[in-house]
Amino acid sequence: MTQTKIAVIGGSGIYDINGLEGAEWLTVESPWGPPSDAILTGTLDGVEMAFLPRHGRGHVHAPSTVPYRANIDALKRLGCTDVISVSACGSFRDEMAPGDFVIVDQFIDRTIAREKSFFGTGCVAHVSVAHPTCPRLGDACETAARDAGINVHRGGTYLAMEGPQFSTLAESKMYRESWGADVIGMTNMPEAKLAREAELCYASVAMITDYDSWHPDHGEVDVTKIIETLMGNADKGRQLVARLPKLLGADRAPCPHGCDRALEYAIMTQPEMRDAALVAKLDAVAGRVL
Ligand SMILES: CSC[C@H]1O[C@H](OP(=O)(O)O)[C@H](O)[C@@H]1O
Ligand SMILES: Nc1ncnc2[nH]cnc12
Repeated sequence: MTQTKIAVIGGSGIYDINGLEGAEWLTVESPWGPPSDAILTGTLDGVEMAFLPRHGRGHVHAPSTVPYRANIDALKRLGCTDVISVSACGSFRDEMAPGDFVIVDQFIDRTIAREKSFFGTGCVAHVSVAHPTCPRLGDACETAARDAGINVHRGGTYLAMEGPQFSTLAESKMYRESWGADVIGMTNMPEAKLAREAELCYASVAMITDYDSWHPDHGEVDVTKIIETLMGNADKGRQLVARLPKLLGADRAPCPHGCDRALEYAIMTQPEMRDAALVAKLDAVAGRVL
């Protein structure tokens, strides 16, 4: 049986977590470049944890320049089995109000300027992301949120935009009315795709900060208002995270949804045709199947 190691990627407003036993910030080297920051490791309720601030402490990295590949590789290299993303998001639904949390289960990827795969020329792979989030982790996040008294919605489609500017009114209306998106953010893609390539279970908790710009009663989105809501959300986000170790447990059976076996039949390039340098970089992410 594998040991659970829960990675938490903290978004805007969450730059650390409290209560870890043996807490230590570790600098992890990755062949994909430096991760966003050092990684805070320790144990909580007997379960190993790793926390990575997505934008770095002090909010250094923009959504387009977060080193997504290095982050996922570093978490995999540390032995993490599960990744929980906690992100600030706008809402396209009246009932998903600022202060509420949404356990995202689908994505529409509108990002255009990011490296989206660990694979490429010399080692080609195609994984399925039809179901990009892990329902088992989603269950744990939902229970943790309810136990923490958070108003939580199970299921929602996250529109990942490039940013850094917020959407135009026309885009906001289109994402909501024609595309059926429920929440919007700038960072969960390609993160979720890369987690799948690295055979890590991934769940995304959207902490609603605003109604983007479509809502007739709320005007346009503005970062000052977002930051006010973000502070309360961040406390709730930490309470949710603190409940996860007990819910997930230290012993981890294989994922019933197959997230941890995503690469089983994904690599197309014949072994003798593979690029040695790329294969070497893939040691942590794909070592199991290479
Ligand atoms: C602070 S508003 C915009 C910013 O916040 C979100 O970041 P994260 O997903 O890391 O919480 C959003 O995606 C934007 O990057
Ligand atoms: N309205 C919004 N659009 C994109 N990212 C966000 N993060 C928080 N609110 C957002």
